Order: sequence, then C-alpha cells, then structure tokens
Amino acid sequence: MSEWKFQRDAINAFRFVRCTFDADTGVAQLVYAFDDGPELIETITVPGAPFVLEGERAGAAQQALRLLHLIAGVSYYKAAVPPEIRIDSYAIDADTAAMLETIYVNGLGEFAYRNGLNLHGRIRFPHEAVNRPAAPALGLREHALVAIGGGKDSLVSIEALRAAGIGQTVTWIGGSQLIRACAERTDLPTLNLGRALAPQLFDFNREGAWNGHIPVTVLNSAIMVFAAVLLGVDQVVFSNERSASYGSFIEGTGEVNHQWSKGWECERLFGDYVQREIAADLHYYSLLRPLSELAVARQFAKTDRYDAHFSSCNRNFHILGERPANRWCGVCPKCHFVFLALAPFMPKPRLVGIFGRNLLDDPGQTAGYDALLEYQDHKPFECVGEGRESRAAMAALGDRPEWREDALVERFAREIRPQLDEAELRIEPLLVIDDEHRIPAGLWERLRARFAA
Ligand SMILES: CC(=O)N[C@H]1[C@@H](OP(=O)(O)OP(=O)(O)OC[C@H]2O[C@@H](n3ccc(=O)[nH]c3=O)[C@H](O)[C@@H]2O)O[C@H](CO)[C@@H](O)[C@@H]1O[C@H](C)C(=O)N[C@@H](C)C(=O)N[C@@H](CCC(=O)O)C(=O)O
Ligand SMILES: Nc1ncnc2c1ncn2[C@@H]1O[C@H](COP(=O)(O)OP(=O)(O)OP(=O)(O)O)[C@@H](O)[C@H]1O
Repeated sequence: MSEWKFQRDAINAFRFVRCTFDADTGVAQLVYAFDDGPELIETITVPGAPFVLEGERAGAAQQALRLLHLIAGVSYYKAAVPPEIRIDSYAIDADTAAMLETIYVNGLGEFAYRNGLNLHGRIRFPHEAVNRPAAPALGLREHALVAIGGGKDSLVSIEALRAAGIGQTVTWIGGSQLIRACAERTDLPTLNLGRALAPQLFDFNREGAWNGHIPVTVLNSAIMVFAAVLLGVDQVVFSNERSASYGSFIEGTGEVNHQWSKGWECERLFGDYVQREIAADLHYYSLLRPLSELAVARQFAKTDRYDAHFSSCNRNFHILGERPANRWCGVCPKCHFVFLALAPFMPKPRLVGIFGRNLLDDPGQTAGYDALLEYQDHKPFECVGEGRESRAAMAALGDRPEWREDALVERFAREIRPQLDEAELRIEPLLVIDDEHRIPAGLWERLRARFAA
C-alpha cells in the first residue's frame, strides 16, 4: 500500500469502501479508494450527539448515510474517472444506480465539457435485486432545516418561512464565517454541519487528477437529509430558483448546465427518492423553484436587513485560498449578475452601497456583461440567471434616468438592443410565478400571494 502512487490513467476502479456513523459523537465517515490505494475518508459532523436511533429511525439513518456516501463519492471519482465503479460493503438496486448515473453524468457535465471527456455510457453503478419495502413514515416533527449559502436566495426563503410561521433552523455546511454572520443575522436557531474532504484529494489535484465542478448542491442536500433524519424533522428546504434549470448553450456541444444539481430534474429525482427510500414524511423541496432569478431579486430587495452581511460572490467560499476583501470581488459573473438583477428593484444608492461600486458604469466589465447577455459569448458557467433575464433587466435600466447614462447600460441601448425583439425585453412576464415545484400544498397556499406581490 505504501508504494501506491496516484497515476490517473492507470487506475481501474473507484471503490465505495464503507460508510459509518458514530451516534455518540455525531461523526460520519465516508470511505472511498482507487484500486488498492489508500482509504480516502471524508468526514461529516452533525452537532447534537449523542443521537438515539432505534427501529425505523435507525433504518432511515442508514439509508440516508448510504445515499450521502454514494453522492459524495463524486468529488473523488472525478479525480480519475476510471472505467469501473465498485461498492464493497452494501448493495444498491437498479433504480438507485440509475439515479446516481443521472446525477454523476449531468452533475459532472461542465467538468466533462471543460476536460474534453465524454461521460455518457461511461458511468455504471453496479446493482442487484434488493428487496426493500417502501420507506415508512417516521412521525417526524414539523420543522424545517433551511439551507443557507450566504447569498440572497436562501435569505428570501428564510424570510418567507418566517412570514408563513414555519419553525426553522438555519443550517449550513462548512466553516464559512460569512455564512455564519448571515445565519446569526436571521435571529433564528442555527446549525453548522461539519464537512472535511479527504486530504489526499488535494495531493491528487497536484499530481494531475482531473478537476472541475461537481454537483455541490445535491451533495449538500444529501448531508442535510441525513441530518434531518438524525434530528427527527420533516423538511429540508433549499432555495434553488427556476432559472437554475437552464444551462449555457455552447455552439457545437449543446446545453451544459453548471448548476444542474440546482435544477428541477435533480430536485424531483432526489426528493422523490428520499420519500420512497428514506422516510415517507421527509419533504425535500426548493422554496424558490416557482421563481425566476429576477423574481427572487425583487423579493430580496424588499428588506435591507441583510445588506451589510450577505454575498453571492462564490470567491468567498473557497476551502483554501484568498477571499475578496469586501465580500464582493466585483469582477466575477455572480457579482455582475446579482448587481444587474437587483438594479431594477432597488434604489441605486442602496445597491452601489452594497457592492461599494457601480459595476454598470465600468467599461472594464463589458466582456463579463456580454456573456450574461449571451451577446457574442455564452452564458457563464456560474449560478446566474438566463440570458433573457439579463437582457430584460438591462432594457429596464435603459428606460430609467438614473441608470441610462451608465457606460454598460448606454452601450446596451446603442449597440445590442436594436438587434433584439422588444417584445422579449419585458420584465413582467419573467416575474410570473410557476406551478412546477415540490413545495407542500398548504405552505404554498400561504406563500403564493407573497411571491406574486
Ligand atoms: C468556492 C468555489 O467556487 N469553488 C469551486 C472551485 O474550487 P477551487 O479549486 O477554486 O477551490 P475550493 O472550493 O477551495 O476547492 C478545492 C478543491 O477541492 C475539490 N472539491 C471541493 C469541494 C467539493 O465539494 N468537492 C471537491 O472535489 C476540488 O478538487 C477543488 O479544486 O473550482 C472547482 C472546480 O471547478 C469547483 O468544483 C469548486 O466549487 C465548489 C464545489 C463549490 O462549493 N462551489 C459552489 C460555490 C458553487 O459553485 N455553487 C454552485 C451551485 C451549483 C451546483 O450545485 O453545482 C453555484 O453557485 O453556481
Ligand atoms: N455551505 C452551504 N451549506 C448549506 N447550504 C448551502 C451552502 N452553500 C449553498 N447552499 C445552498 O445551496 C443552494 C444554492 O446556493 P446559492 O449560492 O444559489 O444560494 P444563495 O447563497 O442563497 O444565493 P445566491 O444565489 O445569491 O448566492 C441554496 O439553497 C443555498 O442555501
């Protein structure tokens, strides 16, 4: 074993070795390996131990842990993308294998495109006939674990749940101080789940591993579903908007969606699986699924409670490395998009105050905005709205005296808008609420009017 060296192209198999949970400490270990190489151990820590798990709750916790093991494996599998996948310590059925293949192939879509790999037909999870009855209802108490990511979306959900009178615990994974500050600002109960990647992954990256984006939202979802079973609560709430279901259109390739695991296909697949295989009364849903990015931005603008705390700039969230000095780097696609999406709904001084500068009056940002507008470029691989949302927001600003002379708004009006169909530049149709979602019916009845206003 000590002789083993990471040689990406010589690896034959990726192994799901085992997953364990110590109810006395709240620590789960997710163990993987390549061939007969060293064990790669990812650790998840759930505060609140010791946990008492008996009977059907214990069975549900084991199912949730296995689902997490299988999904979290994507971080390591991607390092070598070997021809074979093995599961050493338990068996999965054909439906589970099919779901995992869908998550891996689509969730690694951007990774595959950027690395010139074709994963279709290459990712095969071994499966056998497994006789398991549908998951029982566990009698979970009515309470929501709400994911918070430090950006505007989860804060919109948290305020909507508060208004609807749903008991919630604001929950995040990892050690981000920015997320902690936002969570504390909610004045609600909080829960910070620990996650440590296997340290060897960083060595493998230096030694030539394949690297690229992984479907982090479904992975965070699996962590929170596991925590919900341990804590005995019946809802796991994310804040993935409708626009996340649409990717970037690449000429000659087709659609590649950076945020596939925030999209509707993934939510439906994962949420149905949780109810069928883990607990019939555990509801996983995205509260913002019926809303476009612009509709979410409009909701966010209604309160200034988080202006001095939130950030959507992903540069804040690296495990290693530098973070922007003032929460908004101002040059990445998320900064560009969030500034543009909020601008139609916020007084200009407030928005410029949040970012510390006016991104739309900076000609240096032209290429970034062109990509968002899908003008001579494709939509960036980031969590940003659809091209038609960016174009509609820019057109709306062009009609407003306080914005229309800013460099990029003026350029849009002069150079890009004349090439577009005016009927497709209206904001109102993009703010319409959709009916495709998994939000429990009673809650949605209480929230629909709020989101429509
Ligand atoms: C913070 C960030 O954007 N990270 C992406 C970046 O990673 P980078 O190498 O620059 O730094 P680290 O995040 O510190 O990661 C170090 C290495 O660790 C591996 N890794 C990390 C997390 C993980 O869950 N699995 C891993 O394997 C990986 O090898 C890293 O190199 O670039 C990476 C490659 O493109 C991205 O994979 C990193 O993205 C993180 C997984 C991440 O958390 N990103 C979110 C901020 C994010 O992109 N959210 C999406 C949600 C969409 C979705 O569900 O896919 C979004 O906002 O659009
Ligand atoms: N570290 C984390 N722990 C738990 N959930 C997270 C974490 N990071 C992101 N999420 C959740 O994943 C989903 C997608 O993240 P996303 O970044 O789009 O949302 P956000 O941070 O709320 O808003 P924004 O789009 O403005 O960044 C959200 O539900 C968010 O709460």
